Amino acid sequence: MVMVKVAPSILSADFSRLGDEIKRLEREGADWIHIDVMDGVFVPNITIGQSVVKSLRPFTALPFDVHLMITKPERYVKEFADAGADYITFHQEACGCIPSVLDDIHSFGKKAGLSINPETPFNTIEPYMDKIDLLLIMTVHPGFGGQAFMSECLPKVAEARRLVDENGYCMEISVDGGINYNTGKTAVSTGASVLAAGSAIFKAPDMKMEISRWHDL
Ligand SMILES: O=C(CO)[C@@H](O)[C@H](O)COP(=O)(O)O
Repeated sequence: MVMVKVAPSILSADFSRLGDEIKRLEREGADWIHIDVMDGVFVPNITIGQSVVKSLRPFTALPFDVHLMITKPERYVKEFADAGADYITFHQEACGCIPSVLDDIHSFGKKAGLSINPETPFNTIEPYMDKIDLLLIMTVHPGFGGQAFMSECLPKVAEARRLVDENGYCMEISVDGGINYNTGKTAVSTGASVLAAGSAIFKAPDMKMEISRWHDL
């Protein structure tokens, strides 16, 4: 059995000391650092850009799982690759040239991820399943932390897992939004291999213990 990866979202971190927060996540057992990049257009919130990602890179060797919630992500692949992203994930809904963006990400030696919003049907990303390294299934409407998990997104997780297992695709299935121990457990039993979570990790009374029990899901 493969261990679940825990990818804490620094959207819930203290932005005045992000470097320390990242070092803390590494100490407490995180597998990846999930970085939410929002442009105020694709989603109604603005967060961080490539220069912040670059300035955080020296704080850890953990993979940076950069989730681009921006329109026309093709404009910024090189910037985030140069900034030190390991996974660059963009949205199906934000991009009219998915195959070329996937190629672009791979050409920089990075892992390519594709994400879908709760209302987006699974069949819109199905043609790319053999070309992606990560499928990020949103389990809230993107833009903000602290929202409630949308269980209606779980059939997409199940469908993705079925296709991965049947075809032997080498990719991670991540869920993002409203993930806590209980919703994470449901998502993992449905087929997720990565749990991206902000509130539940940063608000946990004992972050190390919380991450550790998620590893056992
Ligand atoms: O991408 C997003 C929100 O758009 C997420 O990564 C949030 O950061 C998750 O926060 P919680 O729902 O876990 O608080």
